[in-house]
Amino acid sequence: MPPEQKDGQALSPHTPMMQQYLGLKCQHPDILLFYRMGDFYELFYDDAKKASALLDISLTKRGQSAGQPIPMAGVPYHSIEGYLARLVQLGESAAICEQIGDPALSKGPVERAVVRIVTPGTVTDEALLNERQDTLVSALYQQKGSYGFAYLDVSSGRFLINEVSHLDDLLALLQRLNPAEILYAEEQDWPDSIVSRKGVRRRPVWEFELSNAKRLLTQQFGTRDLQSFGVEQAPVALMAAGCLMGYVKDTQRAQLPHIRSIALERNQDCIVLDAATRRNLELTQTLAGQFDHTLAAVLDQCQTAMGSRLLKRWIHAPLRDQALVSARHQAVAELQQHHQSLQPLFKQVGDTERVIARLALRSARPRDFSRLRAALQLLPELSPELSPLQSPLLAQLAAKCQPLPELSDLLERSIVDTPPMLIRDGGVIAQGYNAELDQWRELATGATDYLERLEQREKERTGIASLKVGFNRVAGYYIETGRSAADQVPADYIRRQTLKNNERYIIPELKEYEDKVLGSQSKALALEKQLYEELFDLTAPYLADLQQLSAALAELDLLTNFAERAEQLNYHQPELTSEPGIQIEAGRHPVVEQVMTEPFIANPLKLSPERRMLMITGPNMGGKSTYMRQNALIVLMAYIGSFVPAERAVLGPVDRIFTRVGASDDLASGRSTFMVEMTETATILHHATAQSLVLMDEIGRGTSTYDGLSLAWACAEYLAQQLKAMTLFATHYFELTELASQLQGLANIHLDAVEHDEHIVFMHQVQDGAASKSYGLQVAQLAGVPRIVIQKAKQKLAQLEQQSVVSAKAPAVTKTAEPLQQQLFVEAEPHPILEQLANLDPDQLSARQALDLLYQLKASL
Ligand SMILES: Nc1ncnc2c1ncn2[C@@H]1O[C@H](COP(=O)(O)OP(=O)(O)OP(=O)(O)O)[C@@H](O)[C@H]1O
Repeated sequence: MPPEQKDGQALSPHTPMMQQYLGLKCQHPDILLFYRMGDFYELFYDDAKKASALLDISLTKRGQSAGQPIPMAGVPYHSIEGYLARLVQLGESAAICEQIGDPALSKGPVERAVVRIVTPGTVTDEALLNERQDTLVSALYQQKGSYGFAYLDVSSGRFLINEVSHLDDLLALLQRLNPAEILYAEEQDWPDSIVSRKGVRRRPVWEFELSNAKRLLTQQFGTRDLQSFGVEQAPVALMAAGCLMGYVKDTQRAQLPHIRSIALERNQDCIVLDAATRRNLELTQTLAGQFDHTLAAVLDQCQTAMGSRLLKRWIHAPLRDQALVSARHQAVAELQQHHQSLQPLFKQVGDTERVIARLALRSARPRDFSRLRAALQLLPELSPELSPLQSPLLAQLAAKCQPLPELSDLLERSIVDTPPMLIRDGGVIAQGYNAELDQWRELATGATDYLERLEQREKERTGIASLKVGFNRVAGYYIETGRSAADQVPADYIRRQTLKNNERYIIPELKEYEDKVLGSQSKALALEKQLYEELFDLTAPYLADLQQLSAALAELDLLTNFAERAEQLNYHQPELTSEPGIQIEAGRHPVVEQVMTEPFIANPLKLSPERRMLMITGPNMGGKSTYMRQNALIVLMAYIGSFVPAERAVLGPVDRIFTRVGASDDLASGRSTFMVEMTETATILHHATAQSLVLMDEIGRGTSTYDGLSLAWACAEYLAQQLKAMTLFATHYFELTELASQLQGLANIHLDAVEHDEHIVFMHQVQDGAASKSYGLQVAQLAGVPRIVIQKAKQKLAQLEQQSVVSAKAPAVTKTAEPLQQQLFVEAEPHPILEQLANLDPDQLSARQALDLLYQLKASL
């Protein structure tokens, strides 16, 4: 902050420039202010310190103001975009302040104003956006147990709200959408996992008032009320939407004609995926935070960036309505005959969605116009490819891809073939578009001819062979001769500049031309800029059609992509049925099969009301996790409209997919591994229904064996009996395989492995029944545990097996526990596992299983 003020008076006054700076800064107290000075953008005081740390630029001092040195950091004006890109990635915002006054007319510092505000969630500049990912700005509000959420994609105009009654559901929304910026009311409490995110901003509470929301939104959409949007039953979300609308208007400093509606997301339309499930299934990001090796990465061969973005939205929102999903499947099936001819066309379409948003915001660059033109020019070629398509969905989409000949013609006439990056230096508007512009340009370019003629003429007149006519920005046009020829120049030559070896002159005739030529260039440029601005007005009436066109092209691109993927990766069309259950023949894991060098072993799944829960056992590394996840992914893929990696899949209705897999600390929210595991389990037990697909992987692993086993047992029972959910339950607790004989609808399956000369070979094949062995030592050996430890473990195993054989002959299992307890708990209380062992029925328990149980107990200690 600037030096302290005393009683409102500065100790000594700030310099006029600093006064101007501070005046602007106080309008943008929370964000970095880039203040233009010559060829640099400078930051001062705290902004300078912060920017220097964030951007790794040097922190210096600039003179003094109010008796104190001014901390300063700066970046060259031509590289500002790169620095802004880094800042938005870090979740920071910036206000860009330019000189807007004329230096020649200014007495004090040149007048300056903030002309652009860049924030992580509202950027639309191509250079600052991730091409294949939505960039969203969002707002949260809570009231009386309801959580309102609004989000907007400024670069497409998509504006949605959602209202939920559980914080967990809100967290799932955040996980799904991953907004770049989140606004929340300053007086409200939100969990750390939200407020510690990047790009979080507090806003004054009044911005969330319902009246403010209704006023801003009706103003934006030009409607009397919000009834037609069906959003009024979500008042808390509307409050968030109001703040969001105000914020975006403020930062964009432009009309936002492409934001023409708002809609309420209906959570019941989609298969619910909670935050943990989205993470665990590695849909668009791996657990390590990468994009490679995600479902999205395997499925994405979209030709347009907007198709890729739509794919990610679909992956995160599988539909429940089987009719809608079947329509997509039907479209994909038909496109299998057409993808080869369609994909090259989509490739040329480009990212019209974002181009259109920049047109609406009047920030489009010349190349945006030429790209849109290229897309429009393609439509007459695309139409005949699309018109034979029969499926109702494709016909509907094709109808939205009708050519727009007038707009296409306008862009052909107005913009040169290959326009420059910026309008700044002109050369954008095509020859023949505007007669006045053509005249000024002729004059400007005709000057070159004149200069050559003048040079020739003057050479002859003066007899000076080295005479040249030249131009530079400072001196303007001049006639240059060597210094030695100075006495040969005619009397009408007026000296302009003396250089080391040359003299430069001007003559009245050349000066006259200079005025005219320079005038014509700037006149042409001014006119060109005006015509460019007018193009925004001329294209504005087409915005709605263009938005519809882009959406249709993105969806066609995505469906065609599904067709290509199906063929390339050997996926098949799933069948949807109203009968409950999931039947998969020869299913594969879409991601694992891509990264493996060996062939992937396909496996079936059969879940039905009579066979609701499968208890999955098998050795470590046997493929249990892969098998469970592949089934969840196959269901998810089917319900987004994709074909699936299986020979056949017949799927009944699914309302939710839950996963409790893997274990990780959630240090940000201060929860231990076990706490995370139990929170996720609790969510499942509260929400799962008979139509839910639940994956439980090694639940209970994070606590003592006895606690873990009891929890796993009780959860399995509850899921199978009370909730009747379709459950895949992987476990190393062999006791759980007993449940099959006690509960209806539960079956054991296992992943196969065989032992060969002390080595273990994983078959990765799902078989009926429980596994007989855990192969823990073999897997440990494979993992590189030192040989001496393995040998010791083998000796111990043999010893314990010996005891077990003796005790099995005895045959009470509890007897084996006795010496073990003595070994392990010399001074401890008797461990509760003993009670459990006592309660097990020895007739039902093989000696081997008893041993495994004991080893697990020992390992857990
Ligand atoms: N069906 C399959 N076909 C071929 N290889 C497979 C198959 N399933 C799994 N694998 C391979 O086996 C590895 C281990 O699989 P996975 O992690 O699913 O085992 P797991 O039984 O869950 O192990 P743990 O109990 O230790 O967690 C995978 O990384 C993959 O390379």
